[in-house]
Formats: sequence, C-alpha cells, structure tokens
Amino acid sequence: MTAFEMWSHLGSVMAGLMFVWAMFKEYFPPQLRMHVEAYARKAVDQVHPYVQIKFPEFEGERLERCETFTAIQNYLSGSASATAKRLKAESVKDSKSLVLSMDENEEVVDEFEGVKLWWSSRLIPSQKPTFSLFSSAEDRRLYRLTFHRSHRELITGSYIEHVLEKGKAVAADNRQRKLFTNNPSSNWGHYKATKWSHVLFKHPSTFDTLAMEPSKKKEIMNDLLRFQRAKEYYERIGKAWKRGYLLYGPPGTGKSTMIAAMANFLNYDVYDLELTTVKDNTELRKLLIDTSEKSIIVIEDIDCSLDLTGQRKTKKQEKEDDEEKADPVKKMMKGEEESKESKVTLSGLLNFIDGLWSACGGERIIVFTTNFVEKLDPALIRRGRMDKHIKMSYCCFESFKVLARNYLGVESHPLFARVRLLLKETEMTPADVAENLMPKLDDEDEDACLEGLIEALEKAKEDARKKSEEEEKAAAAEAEATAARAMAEEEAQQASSVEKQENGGRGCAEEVKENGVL
Ligand SMILES: Nc1ncnc2c1ncn2[C@@H]1O[C@H](COP(=O)(O)OP(=O)(O)OP(=O)(O)O)[C@@H](O)[C@H]1O
Ligand SMILES: [Mg+2]
Repeated sequence: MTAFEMWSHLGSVMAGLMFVWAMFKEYFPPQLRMHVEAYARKAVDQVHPYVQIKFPEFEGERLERCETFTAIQNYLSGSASATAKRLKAESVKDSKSLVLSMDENEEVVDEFEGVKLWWSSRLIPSQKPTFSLFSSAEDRRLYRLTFHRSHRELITGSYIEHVLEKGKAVAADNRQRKLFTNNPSSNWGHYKATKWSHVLFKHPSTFDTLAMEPSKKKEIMNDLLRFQRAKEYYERIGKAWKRGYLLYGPPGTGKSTMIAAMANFLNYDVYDLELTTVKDNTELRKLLIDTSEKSIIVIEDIDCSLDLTGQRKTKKQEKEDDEEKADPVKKMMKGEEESKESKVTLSGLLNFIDGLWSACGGERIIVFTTNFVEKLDPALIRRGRMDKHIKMSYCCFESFKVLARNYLGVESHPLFARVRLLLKETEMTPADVAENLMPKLDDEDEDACLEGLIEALEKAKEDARKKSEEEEKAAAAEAEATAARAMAEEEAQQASSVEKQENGGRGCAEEVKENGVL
C-alpha cells in the first residue's frame, strides 16, 4: 500500500466517523453540536492535509481520449522512466517512438518551485462483470496528483499549466512529422474523406547539406529561431504568430530543398498547397483553417498557380463581357470554361494571410516560391505579408564546397582552385553542380567527378560565350534593321513633304489665278 493510499484510508475512516456522528447529532443540543463539528473537521484536516486531483483518460459522452491525460503521460514519461519500477510502453498516435509511462499503482515524485508533488497511476475497473484476471478494454485509467493544501494556489495556478505545456512540447519533439497535400474538393463529401492527405515527412535535407553562402544561411537560421521563440513577443505587440518567406530564383537553385531544411530545422509539418485544384476563396479558407500549428504552408510557383498579377480587366475583356451580356449562349459556354479554372483570387489569398490566418492560432510559416519575382503583384510580396525575401542564386564556391562534402566527402582538393575560377566566370545551378558531382559509375572516384564537373563548367562557359556572341550579333542586326527602317521612313516623309509643297504651290497659284479672275 502506498503512502497516499494510507492517507486516503485514514481519511475515509474519519469520514465514516463523521457519518456516525451525524446519526447521533440529533441527541446533542445545537450549540454544542456546532462546536464539536468544527473541532472534528479541523481534526480531519490536521491528519489529512493533502489535496488530490484526478485526470481521467477518457472524457465526454463519446469517451474521447482526453488531451490533458496524453500531455501528462508525455510530461511524466521522463521521470517515470527514470524512477518508476514498473513501466508501460505504448505507441501513442503520431509519435515516432514508444512512450514510456508508469504502470498502474506506480507513483512518481515531482518538484515544482521547491514544492514536492506526487503523481500516481490508477486503474478503475469496468462496472460490467468480468471473469478475466487481466484488465479489460472497458477499464479506465487515471492519473492522480496529490499535493499539500498549502500549495493549492501554486499547483492549480501555474503547475498544471506548466505540466500541460511541457507535455505538449515533449509530444511535439517526439511526433512523426507529416507532409500534407490538399485533396480536390469534389472528394470532401465522401465518407471519412479529409481535406488533406498525408504521408510521413522524411526529407533528408538540412541546413548542413544545403548549399548556400554561409552568412546567408546563418541569417535565415537565426531568423527562424527568433520566430520560433517569439511567442510572447507576438502576443505583446498584438500580431499573429506567423512569418512569410518568399523564395525566388532560377529552377534548380534549391528553393524546395530549402523548405525541407526549414521543416527539419523547426520540426514542423509541411502543407503543400496546390492552388490549381482549389475552386474558390471559400475552399481556400476551409483548407487553411484545417492546418495545424507548427507548420509550414507552401505554395510553390505562385506565378503559375494563379493569375495573381493583372486583376483589373483589360479593354478586350470588357468588350467580351459586353458581348456575353448580349449573347446568352456565349455566356453559358464561358461560365462552363471558367468553372473549370481556379477562382482563387489575389484578394482572397491576401485576406487569408492578413486576417483569417491571424485568427486561427499561431506558429505558422508560409512560404511562396517563384522563378519570376518580377511577375508577382507588389501587394502580395510587400513586407508584413512576405516578411523575408530570399534570393536563391547560382552556385558560388562556398555552395560548391558544401556539395563536394555531401556528394564526395571531400573538404579540399587540388582541383578546387580551378572550380572556384570557373564558378566565378559562369553560372551553374547547385542542381547541375550536384548532378555533375554524383559518381556515374561504381568505380568513379572524386578526381573523376571533379574533372567531370570542370568539363561541364567549361562547356557551360563556352556555351554562354557563344550565346552572348549570337545575342550581340542579333542585337546588332536588329539595330541595323531599325536604323534602316528609320532611314526609309525619313526618306518617305521627306518625299511626301516635297510632294505636298509642290501641290500646295500649285493650289496657291490657282487661288491667285482665281482671285485674279475675280
Ligand atoms: N542549394 C542547394 N543545396 C543542396 N542541393 C541542392 C541545392 N539546390 C539544388 N539542389 C539539388 O538539386 C535538386 C533540385 O533542387 P530544388 O528542387 O530544390 O530546386 P528548386 O529551386 O525548387 O527548383 P524549381 O524552381 O524547379 O522548383 C535537389 O533535389 C537537390 O538535390
Ligand atoms: Mg521547387
């Protein structure tokens, strides 16, 4: 029997005595009875000065697993595995490793701000009669917290909150991260259908393996860390706990790789939002509300997903609209066509980023990627919406060194000097450099790979030189053609003005003549 069960027993005995006392109290005069009652209660409190709180595993009419219970289980997993003698290993939903919790009737001691508390685990047997010696599925577990009544305020005020917060943090560290993609809304109505489908997120990219200028990389990592730790700051300034990143640069410079590295660094889920399958702004809103905290919401190639640029109608569109009004058949056909297209608008997206998102909890990062930053509407990427603009550029020597370490395991090599020079003179994406560094044959060593890369760089340099020569030639030819056109136009203009003068002279003469006649 544990110490607290002894206390509980003593408490029950005292309660029993109180009951007996109540039976006989009728025989005592009221004045005396009040005095004796007060003394009796004080005596019970003296011998049992502890308060207990129960946290059941299931709650509500539908007996859903209580989040508080799971948080306590996670919180206690550390101290339970260190001190409890009998443990239970359970695979908790979304957890990547087993959670160790104390077995029934075990007890662990915890300390908070110098105050000692006791946690125990209990099993409440099912009410239904059973002949099994083992616990049945109907049995319910609970955690019981016991503390001295003098600490009631501290425990109910801050300790329980501390336990839940820490428990959730343990769960977040231990959780299996997921990559979500949105389902077409036509499937949403189906039985058990969800707005998002997920797979386990196991991308190997990290900031360590990401090829990028070290100072730029450090800056991004610091920015992410600052964001992650800034819960109180965002609360204080009254802003939603969110941050927007715009990654732009040519294809193959590592935009998608960077998103994976961010997710691994922050331990967040990733929601890959495919805008072209989202029918309208209402659907967009529903999807975004359905995302969880600690997540990165990604919209790749934003310039291709939507016509986010010119929102105003052109003259041609206005004319078409007028024609449609006059012709109902044309209007119907256009309606069908439009319904096939995405009707998510720039304003819908901006409303979400600014307003709605702010209302649905915090710790979310949104990342937009594009190959053509200049095509984007300035309203979409202004600071505040997209807080940080990150340019992903062609491979520099520092980036190459990271790739050489990743792909070949070499930190330095005599051929590095040549690579450095060539990378300064030509533009090659990290994706192409990586491709060239990858051994093509089993027996290809680092020398062969580096030589292959040098060859590719030299070829790229030569191609770029030829291309620029051709461009120069084309530009010169174009300039020549323009000059010739301009000269021809000038000549034509001169000829027409001479002709006019001649005609004009004749006109005057005729006039004079006519005047003369008059
Ligand atoms: N900066 C980088 N660091 C490490 N690997 C990179 C980097 N850039 C590209 N790669 C490699 O090239 C491949 C393609 O890169 P990634 O998909 O990230 O490019 P992207 O910029 O997203 O291209 P796109 O604009 O076409 O989507 C990656 O799988 C990765 O192996
Ligand atoms: Mg990409």
